[in-house]
Order: sequence, then C-alpha cells, then structure tokens
Amino acid sequence: MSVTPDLFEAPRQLEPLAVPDADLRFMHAFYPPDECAALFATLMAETPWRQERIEVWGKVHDQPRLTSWHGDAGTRYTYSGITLDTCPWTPTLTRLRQDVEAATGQRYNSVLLNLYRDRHDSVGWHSDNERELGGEPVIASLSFGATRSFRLRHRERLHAPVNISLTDGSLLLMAGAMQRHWQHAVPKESREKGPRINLTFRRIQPRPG
Ligand SMILES: O=C(O)CCC(=O)C(=O)O
Ligand SMILES: [Fe+2]
Repeated sequence: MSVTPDLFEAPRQLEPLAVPDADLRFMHAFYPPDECAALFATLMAETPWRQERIEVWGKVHDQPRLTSWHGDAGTRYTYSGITLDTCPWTPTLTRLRQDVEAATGQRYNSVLLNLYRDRHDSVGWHSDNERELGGEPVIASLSFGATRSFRLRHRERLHAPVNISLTDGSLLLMAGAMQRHWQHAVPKESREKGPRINLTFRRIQPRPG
C-alpha cells in the first residue's frame, strides 16, 4: 500500500498570497467538487434570498445581486444605509461556519450570503471597514458555483491591481490591514456565467438594541 502523498493534489491548507499591506490566504478546493454541488443546491434552496434596494447619489436601485444575512442574537449589520434583518443559523450554515472556523483558527458570529445570478450581477468597489467589524476585520470568504474574478485595488498607493479567481469550493481569508488599504469588487463579466453563491463569515461586535 502506498502512503506517498499525491504530489498533484492541491494543498489542503490556506496558502499566503503575496499581497502587501494585507494578510490574505487562499485554499483552492476547501470542499471537493461533489460536495460543492450538493452544498450549492442546499444553499440555493434553503436561503431566504432578498432583493435589497440601495440609494446611490439620491437614486434608489435594486442591488445587482440577492443577499441574506444570518447571525447570532445581537449582531446587526448596516452598510450603504441599509440595516439587514438577521436570520437564524440553519444547520447547513452552522456546519460551514464550523469548518471555516477550524480551517482559519478564528471565530465568526455572522455570515453574509450573496447570490450572483448570472454575469450581470456584481458587487462594486468597497472595503468591509464598517465600525462594527473592528479595526482589523477577519473575514472568511467561501465560494460555490461559477468562478468569478475578485479584484483588489490599493487605496493609497500605486500598485498593480490584483485579480484572484474565486473557484467552486475555494476559501479566501482576508485579514490584517487589508480592509484599511485595499478595496475589492466582483465586476460584471462579458462572458456568460452561471450562478455563484459567496458567503463571507464575519465577526461583528454586538451592540445593545
Ligand atoms: O462575492 C464575493 O466574493 C465578495 C462579496 C463581498 O465583497 C461582500 O459581500 O462584502
Ligand atoms: Fe466585501
């Protein structure tokens, strides 16, 4: 019986990405493909997807994606002027949280789900630097479905933009000074894309009320 590890297997741990002013780590196949397909279908069906509306320059628009916010009691999240209703943890989300906590060695008390229905859905340039996330937020980002490109641009200095392909079953950990120095986006695509679900596990400081 051979006990030699398969040299072509993707590494089973988070690998640091060489991006300055940030602590970024990535794992390609955190979940294997067959499990990804089942998890995608379950998340798609179980999630109470919402179409939020946001105000930009005085005009109200549909957000170009569907979302759902889940968290422990007392976690509230406000961004772009909207406060999200907090839904309870489902068994699936609880299991994903446990797996992500074990892999990253961090605790999370909430998760934002984004559904990109096709190539037209996107998230614009932003930093996840809301005050309730603390000074150096630790955010674990899990992706299922179509591969989308995750772009980074530095906020203060000239640095080539960074592009990370977030593949089915991949896990990206964003930590350190990342949210202070970089913005990120998932742009619309010019070629057809199937649906993609992204989950960002976060730790927000509970506030009374
Ligand atoms: O979909 C992604 O990979 C990122 C989503 C994101 O940046 C966010 O929800 O804050
Ligand atoms: Fe973000």
